Amino acid sequence: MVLAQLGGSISRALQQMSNATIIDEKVLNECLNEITRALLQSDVQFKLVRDMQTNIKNIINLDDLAAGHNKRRIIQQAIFNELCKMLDPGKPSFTPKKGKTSVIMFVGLQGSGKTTTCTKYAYYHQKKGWKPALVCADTFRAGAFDQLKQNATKAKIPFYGSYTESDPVKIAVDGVDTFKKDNHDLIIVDTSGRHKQEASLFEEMRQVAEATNPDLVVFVMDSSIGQAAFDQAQAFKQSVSVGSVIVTKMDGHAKGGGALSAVAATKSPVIFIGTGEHMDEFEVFDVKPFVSRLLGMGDWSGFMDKIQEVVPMDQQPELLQKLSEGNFTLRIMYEQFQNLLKMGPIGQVFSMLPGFSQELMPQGREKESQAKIKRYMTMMDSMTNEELDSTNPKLMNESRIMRIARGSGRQVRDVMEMLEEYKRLAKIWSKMKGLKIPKKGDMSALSRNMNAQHMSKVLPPQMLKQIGGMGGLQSLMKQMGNMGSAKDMMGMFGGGDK
Ligand SMILES: Nc1nc2c(ncn2[C@@H]2O[C@H](COP(=O)(O)OP(=O)(O)OP(=O)(O)O)[C@@H](O)[C@H]2O)c(=O)[nH]1
Repeated sequence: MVLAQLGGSISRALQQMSNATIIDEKVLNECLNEITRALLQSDVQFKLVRDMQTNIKNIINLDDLAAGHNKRRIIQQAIFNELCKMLDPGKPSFTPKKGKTSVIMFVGLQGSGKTTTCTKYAYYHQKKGWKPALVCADTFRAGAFDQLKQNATKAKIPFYGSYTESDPVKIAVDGVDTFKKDNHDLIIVDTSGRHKQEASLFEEMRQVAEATNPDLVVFVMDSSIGQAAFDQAQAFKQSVSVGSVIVTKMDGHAKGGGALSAVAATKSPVIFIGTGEHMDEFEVFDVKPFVSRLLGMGDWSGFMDKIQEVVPMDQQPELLQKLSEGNFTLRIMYEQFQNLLKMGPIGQVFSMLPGFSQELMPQGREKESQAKIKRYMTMMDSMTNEELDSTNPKLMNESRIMRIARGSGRQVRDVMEMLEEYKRLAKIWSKMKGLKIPKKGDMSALSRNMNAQHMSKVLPPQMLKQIGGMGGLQSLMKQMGNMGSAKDMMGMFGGGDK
């Protein structure tokens, strides 16, 4: 993840500081200098970093620290707050309302991912029941209309553009009018980009904005632009009234500090981030969970949201009931794997868990885990209903195993490995037997029933250690409050390390 390195460096600086026996001004300064260096190396603008350092120093009271309060937490909290402040301009962006027409204009340099992001934004809303439409007012880049058309067709989103008209203002106005008449509630206007900031680009943007009067102007920025981010974002803001920012390519290896700077420059919040080339690799951006993940503090709510998103509500109570009875079948494992794959890259999901920054979950491992799950699922596709629904471990005899191996084109030892994995998970789940399942699958009620004891039994030891043992887990559960369901935890094991 972009900024992962920054998160790792900050965590290390904090760790070093809390190892010191006495925290005096010198130790605190060393820690802050280390953090400053990390921020600068990640391309956060110098002035922002300096201000942040001053603010932290003003907030932290060394006497408090000396009195033996949890130093690491106090300082971590101060850094958390400052990073949040940097990313949160304090005023929310315009939010379109379903059923009421809004015009959203996208601006950004060429190659920033603007056209892709327009479609992602439309697709995201379409899935939630909106009626979006796309207007291609980019007449500068040959092929821009074709690209938008192709994306829109794939997502089944109406689009408007022209191969012959060269005036972007005219296209924008005609497109917006057409879709307003058709009662579309989200009209998205993609504008031209240029390789660099130029007067002609800004003039064109101004004219399109004046003619279409958008409710929101979204500035699209590539996360890898580095120190140039602040000036670029400011230049756009000075030409049109940018209301929010979308940062793209957050899946890459960029340092990403520019994104923090862009928010400061435009005084506009980041509303979404792009995490890949595909249409659904697009996430709502929330400051607190993001910073929490960055500092390796975890993001339970994001983790839970992801799971709630992919497991249909009506399946939840039934599944929970089965699990509480200890009936963990191969079919349940299959369904959980399906859910897990839907959640996206496993590392991304793991990075939402406390202590599991991307550094601890290297990229290579993710692909490996995902390939393993897919392999297991192919073998399970060759199983009969009886085998999938059975809770009798003796059922899987040699001849059945050989048949499954043949049917899926795998080796017998692969099938054995998959069955071992099933046994491992079934064992974990047997410990959850008897967990009180609330009626109607009320997740929050379930989480109240689940205590740290339950959790400690099912967490992989390495993870429990990361969290800080039983004590850490207890305080974490208290902090997180809404802990999510037993089934949710299951998702973690399927793709996790053994
Ligand atoms: N990895 C990754 N690639 C992305 C993301 N968003 C866009 N891209 C890719 O970035 C490249 C440029 O995206 P476009 O949407 O064509 O860029 P643009 O800003 O519209 O360019 P112009 O229309 O010329 O202004 C394409 O190859 C996209 O697939 C993202 O979040 N992650």
